[in-house]
Amino acid sequence: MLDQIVAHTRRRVAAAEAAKPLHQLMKALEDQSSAFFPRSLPQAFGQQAAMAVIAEIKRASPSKGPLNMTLDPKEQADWYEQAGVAVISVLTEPEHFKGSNEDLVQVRCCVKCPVLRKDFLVTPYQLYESRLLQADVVLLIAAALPGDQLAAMHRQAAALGLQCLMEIHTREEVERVLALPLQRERDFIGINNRNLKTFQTSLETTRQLRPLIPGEFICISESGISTPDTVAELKEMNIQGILVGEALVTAADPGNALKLLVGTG
Ligand SMILES: O=C(O)c1ccccc1NCC(=O)[C@H](O)[C@H](O)COP(=O)(O)O
Repeated sequence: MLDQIVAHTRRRVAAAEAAKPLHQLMKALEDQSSAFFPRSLPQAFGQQAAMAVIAEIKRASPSKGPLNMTLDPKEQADWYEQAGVAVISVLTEPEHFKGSNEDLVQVRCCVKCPVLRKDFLVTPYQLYESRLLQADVVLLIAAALPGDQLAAMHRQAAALGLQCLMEIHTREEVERVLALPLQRERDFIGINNRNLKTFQTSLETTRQLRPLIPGEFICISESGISTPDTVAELKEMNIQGILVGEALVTAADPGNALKLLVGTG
């Protein structure tokens, strides 16, 4: 599935680049630079009394199909912010998650917290694009960036002033990520509990990989998190934040669902 999504993403980026070449993006970025004030993820996490939540905005997923096709990104973001969210993650991938770049722009405008661009970022063009969309944080998935690609994307993201959520799922990916010149104020580790081959989620992934990550880095557990008991278990594993999608976008009252999850409701 990951290979399929990445192949589709490369075609999507090629089309975007044909319509608007990189040099035009760079020029637009120069014009925008003085008006962009990035929002810090560590600062947002520092303001949280309970487990910090990165709440996701997505309409569908490859594993579950449609989740909430009528979701209004601004309304959902507003509910999250009122419930005390730390960061909002916006899925911009159109084919499998039914998201768009416009969703991110709308959300970033209407909230004060940092916004994560969740997509399959595999080319530098997408990093320039993310910066232009005013994303504060981008997701770099180690499994989608083999060989030198991970280091190259991380370097370029840093050069553009983007904070990075470095997503890992295996011991080998932890080693690849930790070999990069990470900075703890700007780079965060996301342990994905979802196996992207089988779609199964297991907290065991976080339990096994968390001890391999140095304590200086903010560490986030991602996917399949839907109960306060799970959140309590993750706290015991020394996890500072959780990334939650399905449990919130399918809830009748997403703000209340968020508060109940972390015990602030
Ligand atoms: O969610 C999927 O089916 C999926 C399939 C292939 C690649 C990525 C996928 N999900 C992206 C995510 O990382 C999740 O949206 C995120 O961790 C939230 O997970 P959940 O709370 O289980 O919705």
